[in-house]
Amino acid sequence: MTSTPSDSLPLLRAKNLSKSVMIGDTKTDIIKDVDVSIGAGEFAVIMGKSGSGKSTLLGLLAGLDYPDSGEVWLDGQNLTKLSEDELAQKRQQDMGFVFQSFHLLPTLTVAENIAFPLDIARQPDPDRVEELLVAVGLTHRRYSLPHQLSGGEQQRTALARALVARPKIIFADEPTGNLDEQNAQQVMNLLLELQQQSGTALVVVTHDPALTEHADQVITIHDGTITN
Ligand SMILES: Nc1ncnc2c1ncn2[C@@H]1O[C@H](COP(=O)(O)OP(=O)(O)OP(=O)(O)O)[C@@H](O)[C@H]1O
Repeated sequence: MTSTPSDSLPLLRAKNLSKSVMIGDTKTDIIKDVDVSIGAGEFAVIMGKSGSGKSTLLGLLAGLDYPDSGEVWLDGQNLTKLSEDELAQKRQQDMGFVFQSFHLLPTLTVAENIAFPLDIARQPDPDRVEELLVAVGLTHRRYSLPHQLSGGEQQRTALARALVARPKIIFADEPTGNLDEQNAQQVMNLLLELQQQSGTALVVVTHDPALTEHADQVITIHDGTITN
């Protein structure tokens, strides 16, 4: 097959991203002229000290927030030009999310939480939900509510939810930050295994240097600037 120039474009490309916030009366730059490029299926890690701008950068890359300047392109579309509704739709179609504090819906069961992205897209797919329940080892917990689960089980539910709609990219902000060491390792191994099986790209904000061994790309951020 002949490749065209668009074939070689990265899945996610951010150019000259900048973001500032008001801290008291002072405008403070928290992301400064940052470029990021992530290929389809790639596993990228964002590292840096507390307060360096990791979560802010992740939010900009994922279209959860607008930059002051610069552009974010996902799969040929400029996210910074989309309205909030269009962005929400794009996130629903193409992105999966995993947060430190799980963000499960408290009144829905494990199976219903996993099914949620398919249900809001009006594309219910019980077989796909079952596949993910098996993949994260929670078939025996399908009818449990989040408060009845351990932290590790809650995060495994969140992983399944992030993957269920076959996103092109998953964004994970310190996904193991609320787990003990054993659960943290299990959840991270599972996330990487599922990411490789599904071929989705993965961007993880982490403090864990061990993760860099598995990463295709390590983005190190210091005071809002990429230093690698
Ligand atoms: N909305 C906001 N208003 C004021 N300051 C903010 C806001 N969002 C972020 N900041 C500040 O910007 C800096 C970067 O924040 P960010 O959360 O991106 O850092 P981080 O590297 O993810 O930190 P951590 O590892 O502690 O989670 C911090 O100094 C933070 O206090």
